[in-house]
Amino acid sequence: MGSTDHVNIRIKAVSTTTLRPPDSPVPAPALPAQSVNAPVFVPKIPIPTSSPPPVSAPNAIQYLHSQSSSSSSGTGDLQEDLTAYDEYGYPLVNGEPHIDTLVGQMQAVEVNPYDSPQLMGYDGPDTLDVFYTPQAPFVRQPLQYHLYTQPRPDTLQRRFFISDSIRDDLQKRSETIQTAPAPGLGLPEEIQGYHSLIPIEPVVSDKRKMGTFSTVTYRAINSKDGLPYVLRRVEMDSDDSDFRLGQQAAFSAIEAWAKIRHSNIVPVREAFTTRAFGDSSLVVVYDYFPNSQTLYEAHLKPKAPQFQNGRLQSQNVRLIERTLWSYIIQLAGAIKAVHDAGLAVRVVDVTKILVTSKNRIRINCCGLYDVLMFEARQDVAMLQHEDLQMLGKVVFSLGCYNVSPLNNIPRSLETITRQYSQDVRNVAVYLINKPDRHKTINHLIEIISPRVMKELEENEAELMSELENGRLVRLLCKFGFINERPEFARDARWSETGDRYMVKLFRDYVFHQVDEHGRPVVNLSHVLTCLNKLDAGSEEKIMLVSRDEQSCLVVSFKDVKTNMESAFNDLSSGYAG
Ligand SMILES: Nc1ncnc2c1ncn2[C@@H]1O[C@H](COP(=O)(O)OP(=O)(O)OP(=O)(O)O)[C@@H](O)[C@H]1O
Repeated sequence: MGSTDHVNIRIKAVSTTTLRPPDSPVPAPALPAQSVNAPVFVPKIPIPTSSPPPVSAPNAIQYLHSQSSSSSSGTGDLQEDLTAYDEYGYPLVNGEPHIDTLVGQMQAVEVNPYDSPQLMGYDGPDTLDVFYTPQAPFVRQPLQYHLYTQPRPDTLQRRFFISDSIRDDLQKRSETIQTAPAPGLGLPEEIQGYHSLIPIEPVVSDKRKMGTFSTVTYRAINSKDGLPYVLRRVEMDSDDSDFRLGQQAAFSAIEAWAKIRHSNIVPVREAFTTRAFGDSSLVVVYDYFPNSQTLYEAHLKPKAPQFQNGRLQSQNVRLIERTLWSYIIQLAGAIKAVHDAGLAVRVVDVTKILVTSKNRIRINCCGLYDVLMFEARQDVAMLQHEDLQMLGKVVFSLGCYNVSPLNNIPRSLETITRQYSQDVRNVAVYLINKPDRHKTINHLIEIISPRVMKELEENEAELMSELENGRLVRLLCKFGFINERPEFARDARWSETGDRYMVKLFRDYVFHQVDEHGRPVVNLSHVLTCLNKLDAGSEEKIMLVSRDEQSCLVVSFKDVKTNMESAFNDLSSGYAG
């Protein structure tokens, strides 16, 4: 794939500017002017010009390419293209730009250029074309996550690196966090130190949520720490809010919530009232967990059936027992933390529990009811009993695949008994039973304790890989500190003698080996093996060869380790030559 191929591919995108209507805005050229003289790119693959097929990943490229080809056939089409070109183009849901839809679309057009043999190399249509078509809702280049890291030897993967799916997931989340707000959203520029507001979900104006209150969620950046947060805004009638929220005591619960830190609770940061939205709103600030879904969205929302093996099949799958137990344990842990703090959760509901990563859930919207229902002053013990009953409903919902499982309890029980073990049934029944003196969160945890131990064992494996590669990064840092220090460049005592010389040659041995044809050997297994033996101080001997190949040293990994430690100690104690 020569460099001219690159030019050919991109030239399609910029050549259309010659047909631009005189007063249209011109997108900044992607290439220097001289590239425009490069030969016109002619794709080798025949391109269909009929009406576009649905955008499934492999088809997307062909379809989008055909759009781009036909757009050069006349200025009319092109004008449409340019009018539709909006570098901040956010997808609209109910007329509102919507961050999660945007990110979803970004992921939808992510196409792995190497997946299809037809698309190998740069001769095929260019995925970048997507940004120059009228359909393109944004111009950012989709990231090819699989290209971020080199393939690793399979045998080493489990020990030293987190799995590719987790890495992909983390990269996508980080990308969501970086999404910039679109101009023209009509949102306040800044509220109480939060800026760059973007609605997280479509704003449905006529829907009442959180009981009788209407809530809208935004992602916003905090000016002090630069981190993203969720602002959950509750629109209130002016009289209502003045009356209810005028009392500072209504916010005291938020202070108590802000102190609770639990891995299964979305942390509450603060709450305030504002008129910045043109009305009287209460805003509660929570930590932001990019790309999370509610339990309802993840497991209960009906999914459109899809063709599989030639048959239309339902995409809704029953939650496996292991995951159901994991959820029960996490929720029980969260509720215990809240009850121990003398509070009640008040919203244990499938639409208010977030799945923030694989099988990790967190209770959301905590504290909101405490402010909104401040005057009701309900008995905490009673509210805590209700938490357990609400947890029971969640278990039934997930187990029966039904958002209202308690409308027909005998039938729901029958489903649970058929699908899950007796233990699940017992816990579900215990939770929805009427409150009694013994029914507390501590008692529930006693009942499920054997399952808790099992869950704990499973969580540690992934962490081990991080422990291992963290250890090796520390060794690499020491190499970095010791070798090639510019201030000692002329000091032969530093790099060409004793301890440091051996470390320098060892570094060559690990990273700079060449094969019999003089080609660099790039072998991650060799590097990891050497670093591990070095870390362990192995007695195994290796031969280090000087760069001029005139001398060699036979040393053990243990010798190198000792010398490296000594050189590093020299540095940290302020060696100055
Ligand atoms: N703290 C958060 N971090 C990241 N995303 C969040 C957070 N809180 C909510 N969201 C996102 O906002 C979306 C809407 O949340 P919300 O609590 O309003 O749920 P909902 O399904 O719309 O419930 P309701 O039926 O009450 O509207 C969720 O899908 C979730 O992805």
